[in-house]
Amino acid sequence: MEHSLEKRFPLHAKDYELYEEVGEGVSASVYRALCIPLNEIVAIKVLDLEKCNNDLDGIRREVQTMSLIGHPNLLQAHCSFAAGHNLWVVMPYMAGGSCLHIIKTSYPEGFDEPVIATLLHEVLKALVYLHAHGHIHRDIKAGNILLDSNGSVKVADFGVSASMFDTGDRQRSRNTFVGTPCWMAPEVMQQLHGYDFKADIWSFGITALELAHGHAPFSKYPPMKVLLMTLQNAPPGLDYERDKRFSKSFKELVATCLVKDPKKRPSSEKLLKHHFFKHARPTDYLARTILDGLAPLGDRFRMLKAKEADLLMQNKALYEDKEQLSQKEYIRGISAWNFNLEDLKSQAALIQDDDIPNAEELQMDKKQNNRSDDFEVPAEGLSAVEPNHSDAALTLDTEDGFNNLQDLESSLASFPIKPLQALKGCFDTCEDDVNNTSPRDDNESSGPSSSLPQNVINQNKKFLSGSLLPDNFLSPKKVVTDGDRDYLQTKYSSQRNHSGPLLLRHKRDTNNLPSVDDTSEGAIVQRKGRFKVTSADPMGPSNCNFGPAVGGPSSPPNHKSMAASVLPPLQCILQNNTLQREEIIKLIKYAEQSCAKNTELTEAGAVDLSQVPAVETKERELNFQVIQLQQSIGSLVEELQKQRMKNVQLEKQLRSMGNKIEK
Ligand SMILES: Nc1ncnc2c1ncn2[C@@H]1O[C@H](COP(=O)(O)OP(=O)(O)OP(=O)(O)O)[C@@H](O)[C@H]1O
Repeated sequence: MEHSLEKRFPLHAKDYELYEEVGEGVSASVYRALCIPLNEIVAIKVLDLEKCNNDLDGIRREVQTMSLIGHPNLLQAHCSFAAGHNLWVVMPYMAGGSCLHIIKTSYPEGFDEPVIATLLHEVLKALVYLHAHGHIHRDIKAGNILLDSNGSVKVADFGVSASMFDTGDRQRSRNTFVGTPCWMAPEVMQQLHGYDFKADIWSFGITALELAHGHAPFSKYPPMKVLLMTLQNAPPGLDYERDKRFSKSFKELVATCLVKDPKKRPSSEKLLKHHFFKHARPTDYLARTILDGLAPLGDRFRMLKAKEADLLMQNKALYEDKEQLSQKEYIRGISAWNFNLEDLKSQAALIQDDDIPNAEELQMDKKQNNRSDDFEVPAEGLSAVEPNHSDAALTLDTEDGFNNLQDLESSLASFPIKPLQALKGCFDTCEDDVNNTSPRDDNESSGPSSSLPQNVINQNKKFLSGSLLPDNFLSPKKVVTDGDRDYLQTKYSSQRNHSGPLLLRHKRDTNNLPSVDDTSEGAIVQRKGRFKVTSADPMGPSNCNFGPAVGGPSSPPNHKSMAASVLPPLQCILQNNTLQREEIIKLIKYAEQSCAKNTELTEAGAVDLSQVPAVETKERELNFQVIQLQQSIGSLVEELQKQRMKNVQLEKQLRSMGNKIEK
């Protein structure tokens, strides 16, 4: 493959002298090199074909795309050839490196707006070109935006790009799952209706946030959590306190891109006309600002690698179990994902113990409600069980950002099996896991929750209050800060704050609670933080009662009666916690038993060959169930964490009320 008309780049390794390594991706290392006959510095991406033998198609696609494209904002390969068991792709050397490198070494808090506008403008021009030529890039992110020393910007990495014309029938929607989770559009994760070039617009919006904050939203979370958060939460945006520095037009641009319904996202062409790009400057501005004074790319790369290695060493000491997910893979944003119960536990353990929402999350949660209509959970994704929350006096306030159990059920339902399939290739999902999902494929219309045992679902529905997780279920965490990202690690001390017995046991009138938030909301009698207590419904199981309403909004406040009235429901919540905890343990046991049965069946199949087809079917079914349960447990654990936090807050509130009463 040769492209340059003026220059013919040689097709033999001996004609190149490799210098230092300047980049590393999942599948390749990139070196600065000299093309000896032409006396020109180039970059050479070296792909180990033996390691990539599963993805030769991907490589072929990347090289093909790199050779066909011709736009000043796209990195075009000079040539490529095989060298031993490697493939060498020779390309222009981009001495500034990737935006991610620059952020990590010099701008951990993100770039200023004129820089962002300039970068995004160049990237968008590349996208307009790609889309007009029927390509979806599928991996737009700061790591794939390269800068030359003069500030010129090129989008790289066509490793996952796809042609919408691949099938020859001008297919407009893809049905494969590629990309990096933080930047991945919800429809790509969901895989319900395929996706098209609008997936790049979502990634473009996420990249805008990455450039603005120094990291992509959710980048500190493990991949499965990212998937869940992207699907469940409102789209991220520039709504945080620290985002005050950004213009309205920038905020609008991001919001326009990060709409969950792809149909509502603008095309790249339309986006290019957005008034935000009036702030874009000529690219030499980038050379004068962010590139000025930077160390040579090779040195920066070495420094980053050393920092990464340091972090790994620190983490190694904390991770004795070899099967723990590699922090290095988190750093890259890509995880070797073995989807099993242990992983779920590890993943859950990596989620911040307190799960106290930071300003960022609070803002996002708030937006979730405002913008949740952006995206509908598809009908087939709804739970087979009708959610019924009428028995809950403590409602999880979606207004204030809590997902309620309905969300949990629908998340289980709307997150059935496709994402798991989809993880294949992206996270090296184990082949078996993927294959085992086939029964779901065969019958997508059956309610995705249907394989979750009915009794489990029904029982779950009862419990809307907080949780007490077993001590060993989630470990406390330590946050290790690495520049722009926080990595959460387990640590081996126990500081958990479980809800304890209540000390105050008075009956009070719920209507007289001191911080009645809004009389217009009638049913809401208490609001604290992100939740509210309602008086409309009895609390959970029938043995939990609110006291009869005495007085009303106009009655003078009576702290003693208030405390008494709130105590029984709180006690009830605590009881429910215990029940919920038992429920979780049951779920785990169920999953483990299914696994054990599964193994037994496999062994039996090996002995009696006549039983093989039946055993295989059973095995698939069981595997399928186990996977679904594992997903359910993951979601339940998340929900329980939230509930536990609520309980802690309720207790605090109760204590302060107690104090008031004593005074
Ligand atoms: N032409 C180039 N000039 C300078 N640096 C480059 C060049 N191409 C790539 N790099 C650097 O090498 C890194 C890895 O390259 P690339 O993204 O192509 O590999 P990959 O295996 O496809 O990565 P991934 O799949 O993780 O995005 C880039 O992030 C960038 O920092």
